[in-house]
Amino acid sequence: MTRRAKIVCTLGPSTSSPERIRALVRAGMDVARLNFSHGEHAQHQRVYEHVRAAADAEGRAVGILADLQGPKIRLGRFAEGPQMWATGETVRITTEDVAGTHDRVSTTYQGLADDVRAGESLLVDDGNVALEVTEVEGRDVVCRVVEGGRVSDNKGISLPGTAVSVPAMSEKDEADLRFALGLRVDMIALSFVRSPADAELVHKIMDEYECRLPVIAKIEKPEAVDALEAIVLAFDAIMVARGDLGVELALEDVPLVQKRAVQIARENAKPVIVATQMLESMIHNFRPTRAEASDVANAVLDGADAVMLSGETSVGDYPIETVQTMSRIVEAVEVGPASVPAIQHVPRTQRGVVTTAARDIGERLNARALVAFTRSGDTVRRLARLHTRLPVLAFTPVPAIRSQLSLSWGIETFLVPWEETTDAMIARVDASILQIGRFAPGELVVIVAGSPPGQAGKTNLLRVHRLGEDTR
Ligand SMILES: Nc1ncnc2c1ncn2[C@@H]1O[C@H](COP(=O)(O)OP(=O)(O)OP(=O)(O)O)[C@@H](O)[C@H]1O
Ligand SMILES: CC(=O)C(=O)O
Ligand SMILES: [K+]
Ligand SMILES: [Mg+2]
Repeated sequence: MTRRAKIVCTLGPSTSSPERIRALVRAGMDVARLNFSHGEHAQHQRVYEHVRAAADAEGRAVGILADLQGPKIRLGRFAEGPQMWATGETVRITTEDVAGTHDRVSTTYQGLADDVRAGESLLVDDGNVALEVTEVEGRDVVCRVVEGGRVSDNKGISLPGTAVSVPAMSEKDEADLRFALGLRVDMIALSFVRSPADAELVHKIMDEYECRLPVIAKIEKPEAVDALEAIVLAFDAIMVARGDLGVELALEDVPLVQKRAVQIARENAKPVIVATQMLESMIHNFRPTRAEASDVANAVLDGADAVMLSGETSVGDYPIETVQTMSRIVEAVEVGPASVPAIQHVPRTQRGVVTTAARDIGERLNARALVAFTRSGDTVRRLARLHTRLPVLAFTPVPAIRSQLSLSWGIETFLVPWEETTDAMIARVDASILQIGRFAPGELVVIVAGSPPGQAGKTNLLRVHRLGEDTR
């Protein structure tokens, strides 16, 4: 059996060439993440085109995710490259637009000097460097370095314990979103989501383009953890963004937040990505630590749809090997005896009931696959959350849905022409499955779909079907 949990790869300087991107696709990248916290639009556009070309050349569905920076407070640029801030030194972070030096560097957040007080702590680069505010002098925040380390352009600054007043989408985020919609990416991620209402800001801009793409809420603020279920309902998917989560919250809270977030997402049939530092040591090493291998395995066992690579593939020395390694770890867990937790509620929606029944029938009859014909992808997401051992084949006439389903656990998606009638649809699915070559005439599959095919949102057909059999 092939790998079921999906792999998201952040693209960056290590993986910008057409050859590297093609190799990533071959190694198993299911979703490419364009991180709008870094890089220029022109770079993202080139990478976008390389991903589409590589996916076509390899005949694989690869989704493209645009990750918006969101209201993250960042350092500006250093005129002379990365700097070492030694413990005990004094450094200044200013809201003036200056070329950064060792002693004084700008920040993207104009309100910083107003929001912080002496004695508060600032954490740079996911907590790798810790500062304590000693005083605020006009537009400069004067800090003592408490934990020294290396700092460089655009590194993030967290203010644990300070409720900052930044808006959910900056001007840059809006411009990046418009650019990403123009590129025709497949999904958008919004960073530092604090409230379910944050989704509306993204939707409003999408509506100008008449283009509603799935929006992923990145869970990385205490406010989001507190409103988890409402955020899952308001968004189309979530990402457990453990990098910022681990500095915004106590580090030791991250593992249980991860488990709770994964389960809530699954109960609501929304895809969930577990992200950050999964194989971190592979940025510079050929092999991961055993702890990292276990982390990937445990995210799969929690029931994540996808696991994500960040620096490992964007700036790492072994991007292709990292994807291969992650893929092997996932496969090893999936063939093993351990299983993910069951869905805890009994589904009551028509789609929920029909898809659960399809799973039960398919597993008990030892069918070869569950098959869905879908226009919105929702039926398929309800099958995905069940984590059945049976292959799940999704057929859709909508190319964008095929790309979106690249994020959902265990789903293989195929494009088929639109069919007007139920009979024609079943005949089409039948022929397509036989064409794949893995299944033989006479084998059993369970089909779910809406009938007649025109009505979106109506999953009402469940059919036990022998491949090759005339259905009329
Ligand atoms: N396109 C790029 N150009 C220059 N440096 C980059 C680029 N992409 C990533 N980097 C560097 O590599 C590091 C890891 O990249 P990645 O995109 O995985 O960031 P991240 O940690 O997920 O996100 P963020 O920096 O937004 O918190 C970044 O912090 C940055 O220093
Ligand atoms: C992915 C991300 O933004 C984080 O882990 O913080
Ligand atoms: K980002
Ligand atoms: Mg983050």
